[in-house]
Amino acid sequence: MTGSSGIQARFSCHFGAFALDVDLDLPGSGLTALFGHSGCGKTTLLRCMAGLQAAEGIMRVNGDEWQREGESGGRPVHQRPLAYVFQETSLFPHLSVKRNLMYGYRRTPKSERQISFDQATEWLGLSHLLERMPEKLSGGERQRVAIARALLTSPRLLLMDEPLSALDQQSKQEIMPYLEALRDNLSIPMLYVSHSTAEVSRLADHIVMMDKGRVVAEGPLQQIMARTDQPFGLEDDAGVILDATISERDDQWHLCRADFAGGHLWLRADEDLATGQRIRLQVLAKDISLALSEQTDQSIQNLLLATVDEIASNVSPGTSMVRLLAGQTPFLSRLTTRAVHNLAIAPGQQVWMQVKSVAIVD
Ligand SMILES: Nc1ncnc2c1ncn2[C@@H]1O[C@H](COP(=O)(O)OP(=O)(O)OP(=O)(O)O)[C@@H](O)[C@H]1O
Repeated sequence: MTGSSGIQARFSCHFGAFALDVDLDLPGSGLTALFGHSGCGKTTLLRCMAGLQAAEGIMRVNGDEWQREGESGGRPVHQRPLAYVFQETSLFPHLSVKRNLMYGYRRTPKSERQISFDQATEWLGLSHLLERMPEKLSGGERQRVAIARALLTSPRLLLMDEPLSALDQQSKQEIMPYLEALRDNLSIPMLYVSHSTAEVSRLADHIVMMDKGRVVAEGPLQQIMARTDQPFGLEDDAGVILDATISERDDQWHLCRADFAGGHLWLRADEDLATGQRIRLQVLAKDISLALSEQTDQSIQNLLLATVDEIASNVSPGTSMVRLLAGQTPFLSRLTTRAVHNLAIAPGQQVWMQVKSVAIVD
């Protein structure tokens, strides 16, 4: 064991023209998304971490050393306390859900069990499915069983490689709340490979963006999404993600108030939003306009005082991206370069953000 917490992953390897070369220091808990185009090396990185792909490097997970500097392989995969969930699950077809789940659980010595059978079945909503055979499960249910089975081996690291990509849109939506519950409750780190911005915005705490075998951006989701240079390449859909809590419902106007670290926003009060509930919000850059004074004689109700942090001019011809801070929370506003010029705004200046639209990420 070494003293450092978090995940240290440094690897280099190559196949023909493709080379992986990464040096990462990742959080020791929460969900880190590995994001990037097909072929950028996400799966290869996961395989290096798991010990399935030999590569020069270092791998440490919360102080446990799996591969030492100078080694090209390190501990073999069966000696690494990790679980791996793939796109296509491979449940034992002749065993019920319960017996599939018990398979890994029984093989983990009692003293090493971190997650109880009841806990895993509750988090993944499986209690009513325990007696079913795998052939009678939907794709989403099969994936939930696969994740629970992985957790019941009490891993120190959970690797998930595009676990939703074989599912249809509805099954993806259905499984999301279970993945959110894991993100919020599991104490072990999860690495989640995806090339879906919707999944990443909803689930990730931290992001690693890859391109051609290298890391091009890495950091907390909120910070990465709020970069003016948009490593996500989202252009029209550039925007920030906020974690917020519903603090009040206003039934007269059918609105509810969502508090975040730098202020609050009002949004439409859907039936299922309750006071105290935590939600994730998205505010698009194209939905924020700026004013030098508080404009109350107009229809936009969400007005936030913020400080200009950075201006990136002409991110595309005639368009500029302004990064703002409301408290410590970053926002982006996409304006015409002429508007930025006419307002004569500069970093450090206070302005009013007029937020035209706020969406719940789901
Ligand atoms: N065993 C191998 N032998 C030769 N080339 C390989 C091998 N494994 C991966 N590659 C190549 O390495 C590159 C990275 O592949 P990898 O599967 O890691 O990408 P990815 O980002 O996970 O892609 P996808 O999103 O399509 O799954 C690709 O060009 C792939 O063809």
